[in-house]
Amino acid sequence: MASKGIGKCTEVLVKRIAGLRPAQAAGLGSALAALMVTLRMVRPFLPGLPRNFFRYYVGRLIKRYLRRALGFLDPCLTVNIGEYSAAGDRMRHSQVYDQAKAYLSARCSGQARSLWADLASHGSHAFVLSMSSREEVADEFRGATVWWQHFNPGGGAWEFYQLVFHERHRDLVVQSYLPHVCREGKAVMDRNRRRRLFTNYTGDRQIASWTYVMFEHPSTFETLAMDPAKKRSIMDDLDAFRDGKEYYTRIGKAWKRGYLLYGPPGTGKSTMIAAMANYLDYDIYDIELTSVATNIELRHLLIQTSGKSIIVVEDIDCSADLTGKRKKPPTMAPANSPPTQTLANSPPTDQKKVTTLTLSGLLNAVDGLWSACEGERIIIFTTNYVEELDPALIRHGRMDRHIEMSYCCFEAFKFLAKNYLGVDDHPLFEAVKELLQAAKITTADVAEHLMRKCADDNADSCLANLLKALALKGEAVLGN
Ligand SMILES: Nc1ncnc2c1ncn2[C@@H]1O[C@H](COP(=O)(O)OP(=O)(O)OP(=O)(O)O)[C@@H](O)[C@H]1O
Repeated sequence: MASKGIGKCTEVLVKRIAGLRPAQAAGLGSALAALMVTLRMVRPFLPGLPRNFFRYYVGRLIKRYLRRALGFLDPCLTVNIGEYSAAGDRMRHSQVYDQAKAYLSARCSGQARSLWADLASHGSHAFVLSMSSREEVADEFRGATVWWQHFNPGGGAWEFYQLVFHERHRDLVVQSYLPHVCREGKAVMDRNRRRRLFTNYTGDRQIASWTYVMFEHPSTFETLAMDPAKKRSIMDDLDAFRDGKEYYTRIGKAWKRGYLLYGPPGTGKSTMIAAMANYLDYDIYDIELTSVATNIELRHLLIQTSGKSIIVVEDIDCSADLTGKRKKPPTMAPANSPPTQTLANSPPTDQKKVTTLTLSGLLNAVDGLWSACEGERIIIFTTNYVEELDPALIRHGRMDRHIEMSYCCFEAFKFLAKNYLGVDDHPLFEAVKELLQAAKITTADVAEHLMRKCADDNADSCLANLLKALALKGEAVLGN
């Protein structure tokens, strides 16, 4: 039994080392197996040797040294794909590693005997299997056989895959096989994608970075109350963007689009962002600008974002002094004044190191060279006071589309009534329509009144409550 296993192992090893055709490799494998059997037979005559000497030590010896011993004959090349790769003076997670892992999990995990299991996506019952450390699997590509092995040296955090192939397949592997692995792996990743909501934070090492949670907001365009024509046009716009890779390349523009969502609090700006992310199946990067100390930090954060993402700066008007009208270059701060965060129009000077995040820094971040990073990105600013914003920040080309989220209109109300109460029509609708025109009420307020809060609540009582609220609001508006 053991000699059979050793024979098989040797056959695989020889195949791998010599790059022989299967029949030749099988022959050589059999010869080596015969050698092992012979050695096993003579073992009783060598009593000094430990019991598992042949099975363990000789097997290991062959595995480890045969290839080295036959180095001059060894036609195999290896490519290592590490979990991290160098990016300047930092290490960053390697996309190729992730893609190779996804590719192997889909393609080759059937051969591996020891696997890791993970959920395909949050809340799903499907599992993704990936190879454990030291597992080896073979793959075929256009008639060539390659071998993959996974390593986790010392059980540490840094793992890598090793790809072994015959040197005559060098061009095939480099030019076709590896791109094929990345392409297929990316497709698998896209299928298994878990959407994430990132927020920026400054860790112990004072380097701005992202942390995330799974994004599970239930808002969709189906549940978003707004004028249907406006909603349709936003969805069309998003469709055109998502499918516009070739178009953007042809016209020489980075594949990104800016949206400015403006309107009073509670009119659905955040809800709209969630609906967009769900519609496009993109991640969200929610930047808290007040935690970003410098332009460099902002750029560093943006460069770390991945494609298929929505980068959001919410309530940009609330970011302290960040969005005021273009200012004259600031004067030098008193020597002992505390660091403040300002977004002035001029870059920071040496004397005024406290001026760290500038308007020009933000503008560069929005449409600077970083935006040429791979993949598509949507940038969204939200504000309650659009008139407060610097025109440079929201000009077309930066914020390509300005979307007003205004007070609840009758169309939006009807939508909410259907959604919350399940009614398409009701005798009180006419009264609601009349009062809505006078009362400036947010969609959030209307939604609140239409929500059933106890078992006795029904369409009649909810609509009656809404009417009362509308009457009060209307009086208040008229009173002003
Ligand atoms: N257009 C809408 N469609 C459906 N629900 C809405 C809509 N607008 C608001 N709501 C409801 O009101 C709540 C608050 O809305 P949301 O947070 O999106 O408003 P906002 O405009 O982002 O407010 P703020 O400016 O204060 O951040 C949401 O949780 C949602 O339930």
